[in-house]
Amino acid sequence: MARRLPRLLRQAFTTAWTASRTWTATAVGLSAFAGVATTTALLAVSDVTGTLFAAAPTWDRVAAAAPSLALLAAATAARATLGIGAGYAQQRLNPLVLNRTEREFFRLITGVPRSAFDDDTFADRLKAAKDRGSRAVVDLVGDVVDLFTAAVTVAAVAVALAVIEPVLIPLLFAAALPTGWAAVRSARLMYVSSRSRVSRRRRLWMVEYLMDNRWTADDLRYHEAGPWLRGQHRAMVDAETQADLEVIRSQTVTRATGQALSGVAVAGVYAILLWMLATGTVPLAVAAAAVVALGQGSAAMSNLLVAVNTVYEDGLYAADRHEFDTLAAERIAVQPHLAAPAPAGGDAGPLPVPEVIELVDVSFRYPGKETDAVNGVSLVIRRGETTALVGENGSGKTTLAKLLSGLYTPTGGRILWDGVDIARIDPGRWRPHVAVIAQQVQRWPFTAELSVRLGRSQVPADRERLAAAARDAGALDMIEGFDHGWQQLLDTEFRGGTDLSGGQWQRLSSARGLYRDELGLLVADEPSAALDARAEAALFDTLRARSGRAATVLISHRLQGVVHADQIAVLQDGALIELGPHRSLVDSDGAYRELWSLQARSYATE
Ligand SMILES: Nc1ncnc2c1ncn2[C@@H]1O[C@H](COP(=O)(O)OP(=O)(O)OP(=O)(O)O)[C@@H](O)[C@H]1O
Repeated sequence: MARRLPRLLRQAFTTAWTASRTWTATAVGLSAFAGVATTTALLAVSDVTGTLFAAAPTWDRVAAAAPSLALLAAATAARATLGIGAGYAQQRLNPLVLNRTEREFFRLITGVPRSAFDDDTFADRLKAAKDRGSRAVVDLVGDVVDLFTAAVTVAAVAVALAVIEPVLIPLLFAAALPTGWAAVRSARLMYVSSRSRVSRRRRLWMVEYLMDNRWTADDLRYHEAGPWLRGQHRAMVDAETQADLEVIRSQTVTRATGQALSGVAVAGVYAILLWMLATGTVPLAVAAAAVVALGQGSAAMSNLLVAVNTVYEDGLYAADRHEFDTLAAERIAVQPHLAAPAPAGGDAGPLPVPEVIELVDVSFRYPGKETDAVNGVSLVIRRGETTALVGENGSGKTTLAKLLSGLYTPTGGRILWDGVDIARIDPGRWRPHVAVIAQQVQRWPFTAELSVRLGRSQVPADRERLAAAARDAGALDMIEGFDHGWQQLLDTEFRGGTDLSGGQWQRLSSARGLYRDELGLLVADEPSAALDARAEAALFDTLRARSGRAATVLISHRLQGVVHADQIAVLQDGALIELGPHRSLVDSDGAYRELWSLQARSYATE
């Protein structure tokens, strides 16, 4: 705790300072001045009691105490005003810190390489940061200002006591120590318990999501999965409740022990004061002033302990957020292009559209896996040609497509664009040449227009290009037929929104890829899986039209769609086992011929 506190204070101060120097300085400055006002007020009390208890006629004593009384009133008013000012500055800091913290979180999470999302440690840290971590970073700033204010007040009382009677200073601290210990231990108990439950909470959240969102609502009902999911949910919620109850029990025992010890300590403090009075160590006037100071001091001390405890508690959760930030920043930093030397001659502009993309012994293994999903693939993709990737489920086609489109970096081998290893080049320099029609159709909850122009959302919408992409994807009639045309909202969870059929979503997804396409590399992963025959034929025509001009990589299980490809790469267990045009693969006695025969047979008429 003692070791952590300075670090927490430093972190919180840096966070606040970066969010707003003015309001941080104001909060700290006004709190410090409030402390000065507190000391002044207490010394004035001491003066007043000293004067009133002196041996003199009553009226003379009152008259003599008047200036100190006036000072007491002024100092008390000043302390209240400064306290309000410091509170205002602190309140203003909160939203500013929140704003920065949130923006930083989304900068990191959208900047980490895709592979981070396949890593369970990263997922745990992400969940902990989102659960309470980010909020705790903001709260910590407020806590630290509170702690500073309370510490200043305690210091102010201690200074006053030092002037009144220094022997009393240790008494100020003695009474508060047991409660402080109890508060810190309680916080730690809760944190340790929460931390050990992150994985279960993540599973719980997942099961809740499966039950309460519209994407799983159909399947859940078709398969009557509700009771089973509820059973899983209940088991986890019961375990969570049990864990909460255990923490509550331990916390209560700790707090009760703290309170009991504190009661003993307070009794001791007053016993010592009485003893000092009885033995004449302190006169009555000083004892009276000391009682006022100790009263204020113990209130300030308990505020200080609450503040230390809250700093500690929020600090534990804020550490989750800092851990996430560090992990995410590390993930971002280990990207090979960041370690690569700067381009010669300072040329950091976009790479030209590649003439040849060469995969040299490329492998990729997902985090935590024992085997490679792509295993030593060497392949040349030329501009103007179509390369088809075929193979059975799980053979590595999509993974290879993700490597080609730069979503993942190979764990072995290299991908060269005209001889340049793209892993060592800033993605911003080559990614604009890559367009993807993904296998997993993303149903963006936007208008039809935004959904299509997402891949070029930074530039103004190009009407002609939009219409062409939608037409080529077979989506134009559908979009123009919407009640609100291109401005139709595609999410029924919002007013005026609508939903689409599976094939319609896929058309929209193709339109998105085609709208982005700049005749560089287009990767189309199962783009026709949900399309009807007419739409499928139209899309394959569109892809074929790129032939001679751009590089196309097409993944399809429907081999009829790939017969025109310049080369067909057959994958098995991540390895490239056959390569060539359709005719030569059919003529040879390999896996492709077998797949082709199977499909041809299923189309053959009796
Ligand atoms: N995110 C992931 N994390 C771990 N393993 C994965 C991940 N995605 C895919 N895999 C595994 O990698 C291997 C290759 O998967 P991939 O999706 O590339 O196959 P595919 O050939 O595209 O299959 P399909 O024809 O079914 O689309 C499979 O064994 C799969 O289980």
